Amino acid sequence: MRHTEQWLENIPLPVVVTNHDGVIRRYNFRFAQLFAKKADGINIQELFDQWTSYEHNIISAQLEGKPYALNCNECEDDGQASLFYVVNDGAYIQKVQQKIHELSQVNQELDAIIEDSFDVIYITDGEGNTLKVNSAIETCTGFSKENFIEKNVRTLVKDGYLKDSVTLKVLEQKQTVTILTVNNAGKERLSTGKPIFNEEGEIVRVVTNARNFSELDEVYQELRKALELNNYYKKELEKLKSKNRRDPDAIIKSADMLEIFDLGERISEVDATVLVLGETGVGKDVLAKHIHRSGRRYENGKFVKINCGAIPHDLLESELFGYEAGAFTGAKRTGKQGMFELANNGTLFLDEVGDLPLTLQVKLLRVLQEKSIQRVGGTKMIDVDVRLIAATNRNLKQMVKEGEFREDLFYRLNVIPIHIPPLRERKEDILPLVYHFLHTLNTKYLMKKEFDRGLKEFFYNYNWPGNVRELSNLVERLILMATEDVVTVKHLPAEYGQQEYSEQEYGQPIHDQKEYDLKGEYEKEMTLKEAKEIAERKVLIAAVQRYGSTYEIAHKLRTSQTTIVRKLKQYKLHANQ
Ligand SMILES: Nc1ncnc2c1ncn2[C@@H]1O[C@H](COP(=O)(O)OP(=O)(O)OP(=O)(O)O)[C@@H](O)[C@H]1O
Repeated sequence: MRHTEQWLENIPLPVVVTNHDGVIRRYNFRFAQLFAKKADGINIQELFDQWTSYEHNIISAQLEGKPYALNCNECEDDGQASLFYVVNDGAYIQKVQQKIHELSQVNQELDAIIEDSFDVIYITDGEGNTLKVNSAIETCTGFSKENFIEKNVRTLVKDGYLKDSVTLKVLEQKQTVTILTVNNAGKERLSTGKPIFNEEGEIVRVVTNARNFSELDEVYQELRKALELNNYYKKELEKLKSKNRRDPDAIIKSADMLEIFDLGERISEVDATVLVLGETGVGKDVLAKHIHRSGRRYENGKFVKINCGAIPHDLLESELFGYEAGAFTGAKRTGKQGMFELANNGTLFLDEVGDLPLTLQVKLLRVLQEKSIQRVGGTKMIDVDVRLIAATNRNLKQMVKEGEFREDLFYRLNVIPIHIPPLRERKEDILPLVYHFLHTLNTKYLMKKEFDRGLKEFFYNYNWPGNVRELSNLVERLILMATEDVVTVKHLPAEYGQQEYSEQEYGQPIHDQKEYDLKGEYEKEMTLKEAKEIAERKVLIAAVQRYGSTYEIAHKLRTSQTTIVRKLKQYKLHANQ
């Protein structure tokens, strides 16, 4: 055995010598044992099933599923430049390889995360040399990312790429630093740099995060817009829902009324007091109910109505606020809830609020301010959550001037004033109302009555002092009184006249009931008392037709309700209510 072979055999690992191209020249016994075939003259790579070269002359190879790690060094063999391979078990190398692979994947993921960040992420070593930076630096500084990679922050500041460097401050102060910077474009950025120390307490990395406030603000604005849109859709949905709740019997066709009812929907969710103004019978009640139905109070509480003009003054307080047991003679033993309590979480509709006596006006004001009531004869305060809608056909401002209505209460009620115009000022509503009542009443009375064109014209042209209430009453009267199926002007009750009225005359209905036919009366010879009676009767007939209650007539005619009741009896007249 030659000296070299002997030397190879002495090595306790498989070894092989190849020429520079990898062709095997000689090997030891341990190497020979690895292969079934003879290795002489074969290229070493062909002996293995897999062959991968790495840096530092390391080769990872595989043979029949077993991993090997080969270490390659240059040597001289018989005076020829050769390669000397030592073959090791590759299991360890394979593990290291696996780890390297895993680490490089993690590294890639980390790079992707850093790159995708909305904030600038900037990492340097302990000297301030840039190791990593993401593309957000470009929008932040206006310079491309390549200008930063591997550069030292001191150079970057000197060359004007960075205005202010939080990394430098961290390196100087050896602690976390936060600064607010403004870039060339005037955008504000909050930068926080954090040092990472090694075991010796030296800084090995500085990781900086910079957040663009202006962009954040833009994102916030976008979010706000999206939320607003969301809210808008929610409200529209609510509106649609509340539209479904609309009273199908409320006929709203004119532009004025559509706007008023729309406003009613819009204010349905706020609790401000609404003051509904308008002549008698225009639909103040209908609007109040509509406001209640459109909002959440419809689901949570009741709509309670109290007509301040129809209830005797001495009963009104206990009706409104309730009473405790034994509060007065005739009071229930259990006591009684008032309208405020009944309307808790709902809506209280105070109709004819102008008829509220001054003493109760003070109490109402207190309830509105304190949101709690005290029952008559009671001592404890009861909390109430009530939305108040008040209505009147009286001129409250004038009443305030004349000392009949408290100014403070007026302002408290008048938070959202809504005036409903009389029917004569919204004629587009007249015929739809006529058709509506005609249809409803035909169904109710199992009839098939129709109005002819002349009658419809009358309806359209008449000035309706009693507004919708008067219109609906007249439709009902006509349906019930007319014997024919087609109802015409000749069926109109006497007080509406049957002669050919001009449009102007419709506006001033003539009351030619036989009993009260006043035409030409004044031409007769008569006493002053008789003339006064005729005039009084005439005024009363008109008032009865126009106004709903004796209280209202009394108010309009500036006299007491008892006088009105007496006079109506005297002239054999009846009020509508
Ligand atoms: N738009 C409408 N559609 C259908 N019916 C209506 C409409 N407006 C009013 N009415 C009817 O007319 C009548 C009078 O309406 P409402 O009681 O709401 O009037 P008001 O203004 O409150 O009257 P008052 O001042 O006398 O209390 C009621 O029967 C009501 O149902």
